[in-house]
Amino acid sequence: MLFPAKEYKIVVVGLDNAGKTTTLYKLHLGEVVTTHPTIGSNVEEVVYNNLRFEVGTNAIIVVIDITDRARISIIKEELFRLLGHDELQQAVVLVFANKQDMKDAMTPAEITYTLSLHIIKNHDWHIHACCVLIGEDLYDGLRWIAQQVTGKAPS
Ligand SMILES: Nc1nc2c(ncn2[C@@H]2O[C@H](COP(=O)(O)OP(=O)(O)OP(=O)(O)O)[C@@H](O)[C@H]2O)c(=O)[nH]1
Ligand SMILES: [Mg+2]
Repeated sequence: MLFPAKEYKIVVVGLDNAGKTTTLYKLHLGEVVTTHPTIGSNVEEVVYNNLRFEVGTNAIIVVIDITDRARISIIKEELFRLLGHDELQQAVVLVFANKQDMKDAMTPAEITYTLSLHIIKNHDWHIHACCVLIGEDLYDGLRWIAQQVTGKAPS
């Protein structure tokens, strides 16, 4: 097989109302569905370019509602807590600065600063401005993860 399917594992985290469920649905189905607040966790599998992504430890996607200034410090703590986990030592970090369609929102630079992304030294990270409700730009983020993990994983 020229491009054997491989499995990579992703954790999607974010505060309530950030857009996690919408992200998963868009990646999976390519259409927007009405979401309810998630009780417990979503477990989804996404296939992209023959790479199979499922819940796990190769990458962390942090979904941020860029209008939610008041609570961004909570997600910063959560991110650094996750990065301390043994199982996530190899994980790359993709931050979705979501809800770009909204006015009066935090810029990617502001989010980078507030989350202290620059002090993350042991993980590759990337911030990606997006509107997961529209969804097209989601794949640019996934492409970044794919490049990072295939660069690292033994083939
Ligand atoms: N304007 C706008 N709204 C969005 C966007 N992405 C998601 N939303 C809306 O934000 C709300 C929350 O989205 P969800 O995907 O349910 O968020 P969640 O992170 O799964 O939330 P919980 O399950 O409560 O943790 C929904 O009403 C979405 O339609 C976006 O890019 N722009
Ligand atoms: Mg949800």
